[in-house]
Amino acid sequence: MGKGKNKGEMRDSRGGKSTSSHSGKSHHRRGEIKHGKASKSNFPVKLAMWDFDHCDPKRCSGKKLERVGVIQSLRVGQKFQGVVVSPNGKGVVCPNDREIVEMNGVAVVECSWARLEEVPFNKIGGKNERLLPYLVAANQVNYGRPWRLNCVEAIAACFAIVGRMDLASELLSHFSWGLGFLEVNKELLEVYQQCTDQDSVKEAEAKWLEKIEKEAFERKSQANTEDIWLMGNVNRQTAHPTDSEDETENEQAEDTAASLSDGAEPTRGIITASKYDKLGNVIESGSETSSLADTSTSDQSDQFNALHISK
Ligand SMILES: C[S@@+](CC[C@H](N)C(=O)[O-])C[C@H]1O[C@@H](n2cnc3c(N)ncnc32)[C@H](O)[C@@H]1O
Repeated sequence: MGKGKNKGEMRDSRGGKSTSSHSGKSHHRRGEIKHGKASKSNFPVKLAMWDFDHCDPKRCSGKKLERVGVIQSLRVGQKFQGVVVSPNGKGVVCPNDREIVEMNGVAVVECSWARLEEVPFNKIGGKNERLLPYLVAANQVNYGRPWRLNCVEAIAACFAIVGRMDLASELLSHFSWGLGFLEVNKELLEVYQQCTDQDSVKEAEAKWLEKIEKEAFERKSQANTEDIWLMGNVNRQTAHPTDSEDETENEQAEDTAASLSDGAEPTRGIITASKYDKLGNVIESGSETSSLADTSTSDQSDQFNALHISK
């Protein structure tokens, strides 16, 4: 365990010291004072988080949800009855989870992706721990990255998959970029909503990944074909062109450069050669090694598996 309020000695929601043996009840009473609101959260479904204070409070979506009074903090040692959306999940969120979500709520683990090994997963969680299937982040920190959602996106994704788009939108509306998450993932969320159990969600996810890999492959092949056209007549490359021919080829290259700088894919064509990952993202040279810290360029199955923390 690293630094943070959830490290043995607990702090209340205002940062004051308390003992780890204090009851959940007294903890909530402090929450009431802080927010000046009734003990009930002002959100229709119970939301909770274990907050390890790893993140910059200004950029932390969990902290913001706490500030607006829709989520409560849980202690280490406290379990949660609802769905716990967690990197420690073994199954995935599925539409069949709807009743658990509506009756008992959703919890997340507010921590840094880079410090997951410091989280005592055996002392938190509950009997309904779940991973999220493939979805893409729209938050400002990890925009475009698959699987690596922040807390509000993770909770909203859970609501969306179980068919409660109303709750997903309500929660995300506290963030300027929030509703973009539902837009970016619209088609895929609709696919998951058509599923029933965990197996059907996993199957839908596998089909989706196959589809986007195929599309990325086709884009890459198309880019290669375009490269050949952009090179002009390859049979004539060794010949010494006349002055006029030389000029024409230079003009073509300049046109291509201009169109590329005008919003076309910047790494295509004869200007630079690029590699693509399975999502069609351009892999910058020198960033080809995959790691948990950079899911955008690593193999998708590895990324998914990397979210499983072995106990
Ligand atoms: C690692 S924290 C990062 C929080 C971030 N600092 C923020 O501002 O919200 C994100 C949490 O959301 C949940 N989460 C996000 N993506 C997930 C996924 N693909 N599977 C399971 N849980 C996920 C987990 O509870 C995870 O611990």
